[in-house]
Amino acid sequence: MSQKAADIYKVALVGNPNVGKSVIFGLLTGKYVTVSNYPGTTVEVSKGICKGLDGSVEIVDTPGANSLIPLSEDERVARDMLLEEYDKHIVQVMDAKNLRRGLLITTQIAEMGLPVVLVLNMWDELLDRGMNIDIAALQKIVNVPVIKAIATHRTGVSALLGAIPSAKVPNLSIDYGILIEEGILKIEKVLTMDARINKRALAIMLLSRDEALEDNLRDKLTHEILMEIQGIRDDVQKHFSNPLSYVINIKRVSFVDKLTKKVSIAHIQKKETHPLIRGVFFYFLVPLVSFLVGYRLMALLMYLISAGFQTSDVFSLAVSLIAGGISASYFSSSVYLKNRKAKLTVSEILGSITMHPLAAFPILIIILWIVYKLVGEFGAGTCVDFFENKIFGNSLNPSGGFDIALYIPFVRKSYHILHVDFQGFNYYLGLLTQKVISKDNIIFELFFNEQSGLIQVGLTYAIAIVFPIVGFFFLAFGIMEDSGYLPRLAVMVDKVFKQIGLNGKAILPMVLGLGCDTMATLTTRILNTKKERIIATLLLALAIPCSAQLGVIAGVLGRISGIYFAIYAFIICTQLLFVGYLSSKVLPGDPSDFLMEIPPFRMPKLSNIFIKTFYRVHWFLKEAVPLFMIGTLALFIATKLGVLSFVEKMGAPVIKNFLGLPIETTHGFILGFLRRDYGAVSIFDALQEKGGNAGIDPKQLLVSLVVITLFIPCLANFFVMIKEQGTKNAFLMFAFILPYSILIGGILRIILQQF
Ligand SMILES: Nc1nc2c(ncn2[C@@H]2O[C@H](COP(=O)(O)OP(=O)(O)OP(=O)(O)O)[C@@H](O)[C@H]2O)c(=O)[nH]1
Ligand SMILES: [Mg+2]
Repeated sequence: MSQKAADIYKVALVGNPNVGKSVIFGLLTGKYVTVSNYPGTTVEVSKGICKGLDGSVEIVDTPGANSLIPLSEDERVARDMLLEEYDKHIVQVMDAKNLRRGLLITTQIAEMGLPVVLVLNMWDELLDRGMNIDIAALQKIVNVPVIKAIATHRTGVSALLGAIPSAKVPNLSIDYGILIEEGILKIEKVLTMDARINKRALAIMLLSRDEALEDNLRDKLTHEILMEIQGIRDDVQKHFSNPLSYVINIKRVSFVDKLTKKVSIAHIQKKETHPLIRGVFFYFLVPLVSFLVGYRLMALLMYLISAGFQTSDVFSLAVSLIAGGISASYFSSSVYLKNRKAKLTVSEILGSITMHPLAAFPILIIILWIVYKLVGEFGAGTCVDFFENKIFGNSLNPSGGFDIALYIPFVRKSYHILHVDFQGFNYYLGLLTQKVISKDNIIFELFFNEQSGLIQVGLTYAIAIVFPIVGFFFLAFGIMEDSGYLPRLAVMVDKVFKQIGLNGKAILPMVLGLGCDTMATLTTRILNTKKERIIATLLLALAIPCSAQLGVIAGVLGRISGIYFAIYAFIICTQLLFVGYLSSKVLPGDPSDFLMEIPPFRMPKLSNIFIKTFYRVHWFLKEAVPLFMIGTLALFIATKLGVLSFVEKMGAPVIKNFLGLPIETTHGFILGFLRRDYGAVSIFDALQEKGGNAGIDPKQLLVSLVVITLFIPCLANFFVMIKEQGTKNAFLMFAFILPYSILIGGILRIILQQF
């Protein structure tokens, strides 16, 4: 392609959700954007320059859309881009296994009159399922280049690059029947403005009552014309009992069905799992896991019962063993029988078990347990201890030595040889600085002060505590995403979420919120209605503690007693449900239906998970570390200027009299707005100091942690709330959350006083 030709156009990647657009974008541009096995991964447009073409073609990745008549905000992004930008070649990526769904969009592109290349991606999965497509026949009918691809294996990319310049408008046109066609013609006539796409497409969208498009046209067309369009639509509608959008869609679907039939080839051999893996799965793994789950659940039940009644240990053991046996035989035989009939592969069986009404719940518990072990125990425990005490240490007191052997399995005996008396970076930096300036100098304090030093507190805290926790959380989240477990979880929680004005789709931002609320607030865009987005944003800010905070809270409360952590979790969950329920009743708007396609269960690709975790952690550090620093600096300045004691005095009546907390915790609460987790640690330290030898008062700790959790997570989250929901809504949420969190804390204090 000549330089001149390359200069004049852009290429937009469009297609259904979860079909591999972002993988292809990465291959074409060398830029990484998030790739996951669930619909709705991409919520914003990403741009990059294509490497293979002569360096001047811009490639745009868009959020997936099932129709170019959009339902949710992310679907709108792709459509609006096609409506508004000139000179665009389209690459439509489809899931080859689901050609029908892809062609529905192709017919809309044809109506718009835009040139396109079709990519039938996931060709590997098509063949694995014993399906095939006659590419030559499809190409002949549609009359545009059709490329088969396996993006994850980099297959088909060069063919795609070669085909882009010969993109054409698809040769597909649907006859919607005389009544609708007349309506289309009439609307086409009144559309007087310049349009970048065919007016026929606009007319069909307007007949389908595309409200977003009407909003767009409001400043391009006069009020009279818009009313005329409305009149034409009402006239046509009179002839149908169903809404016009439905009638139009049915015509489209039947057109595409016929086309799909013409190009689908009869089934070939379906790929099967290796007999050895099958054997291990059916005769060992399923029985073992189902035995353990049955046994454990019954043992827990017996433990609870034995608190009330005296039961002997032998009896409990026998009952638990029997429960394990029943569970093993029930699940093993049902999994085996189901498979014998349907000849499913192991990953298909795993995918269906995760949605089985009986098995789904224990599986969720097993997964949560694994995540807890990885994030809570290994990340927040071992790794944080290692970084905080051994690497960073304390600038004034020696940290106790760097014992590398403790972190290498099987070599504990070599302790004496490997033990290095390393006191932590902060210690040496502190010593070094003291050579130049005295410990009482303000500069020394600014960096190494134990309560608010930039290095001693800000940097150490961000990197030694938050970084390992968040890193391991993103790793675990990546595995859940890429295996396809999250959409299955969405189906499970749908009923409960309906009660709080959301639907199953909202599980994605909610779980992501347990990692980082700020990032999760951005993904609320996948939700269909404004009401749902507001509720999700509010609940994220109010009741979803992020991993950094959860790690800190689980650590401090767990150290005191597991019961307190259980009460904490109970209060936060009930607040989530209660405020969700209330806002679903108070806020105007309708709930949307839950339509989510369940992607296949896949073995996650490790390289993608590591890359994704790397990018997320990178983003997190870039956003969080400066905030930690600003927070620490603000605290330092406030302490020096005496502002803190002023605010403490102002807050005293609430903190002291209403919440029953020592006044020293106030600066923890102030810090809490910069980062909730940061505040939690500070409050813990204040309470510990106050408690002295008598130790910390667990009731006070619980009250303060509940208040700080319910409070807005951090400054960054608040900025994103403003960005997503507008200043007014963000401040309204703030105005609700602040007094509400204090109110709940006060009520909790009164209840706790009774015990
Ligand atoms: N087996 C197989 N998997 C693929 C292929 N291409 C992509 N995937 C996987 O499909 C999933 C979705 O890929 P993405 O690139 O995030 O899809 P997307 O179209 O950008 O999705 P949205 O942004 O949600 O619209 C990921 O788990 C990929 O690893 C392929 O050719 N074969
Ligand atoms: Mg994407």
